[in-house]
Amino acid sequence: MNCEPSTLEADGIWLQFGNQKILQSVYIKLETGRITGLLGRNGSGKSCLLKSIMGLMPTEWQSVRMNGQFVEKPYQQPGLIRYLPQHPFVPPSLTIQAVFDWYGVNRDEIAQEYALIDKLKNQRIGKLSGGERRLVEILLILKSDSAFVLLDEPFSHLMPVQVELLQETIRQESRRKGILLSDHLYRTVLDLSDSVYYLHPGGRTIRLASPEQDLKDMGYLNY
Ligand SMILES: Nc1ncnc2c1ncn2[C@@H]1O[C@H](COP(=O)(O)OP(=O)(O)OP(=O)(O)O)[C@@H](O)[C@H]1O
Repeated sequence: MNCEPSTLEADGIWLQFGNQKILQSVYIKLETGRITGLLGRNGSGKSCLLKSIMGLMPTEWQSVRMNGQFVEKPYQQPGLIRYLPQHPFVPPSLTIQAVFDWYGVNRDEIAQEYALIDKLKNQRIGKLSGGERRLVEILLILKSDSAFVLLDEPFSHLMPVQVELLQETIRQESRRKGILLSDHLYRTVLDLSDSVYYLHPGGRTIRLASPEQDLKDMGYLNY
């Protein structure tokens, strides 16, 4: 890559399983220095969209462009993009210290803010609780050296104080990265995001102009 990535656009994403249309010509744009929220009902296709942007899910059609240039397999481009899936992905046999070393992330720096990461540094991933493991995985992805980060439900399994701490880390990292944030903690997503997309069942994104009202109108929130 000959220039610093600053925009990542995913365009015309079309995905269906048999006759079930999940994504129909979806467009979404990320910019470094900004947090972009993604909301939608259960089963509307948010996780599929994130996997498609990464290049991890075969689609009928899609175009992912970095600074206007087509990228065939984003996940293969060094330093371009990191993705937090919903499921655990770090090998259980590694210790916290080993996994941070493996990702090239400075554990000591993180441990100053996250006491847990210091306390459990020699613990194996497989022996952590669900929430502890989730926190380690989020921090690995968020703190990795990449221009863009896709976060699929980062706040699930975390206790409120960790959610608060993590919001601050997401804000800090967004100063130099473009972050896509998908989570059902919609207030947190709205608070953090510079712009918010809603994925309609049936597969189109719309950018919300008045998020709270729009979400009520679309049945995502109660009146
Ligand atoms: N590999 C697959 N094969 C067939 N159908 C799939 C596959 N993966 C996902 N789906 C279907 O695609 C739809 C969208 O799933 P997805 O996980 O993207 O939804 P989501 O918006 O992330 O939901 P949630 O908010 O509940 O996490 C669902 O109906 C799901 O059953």
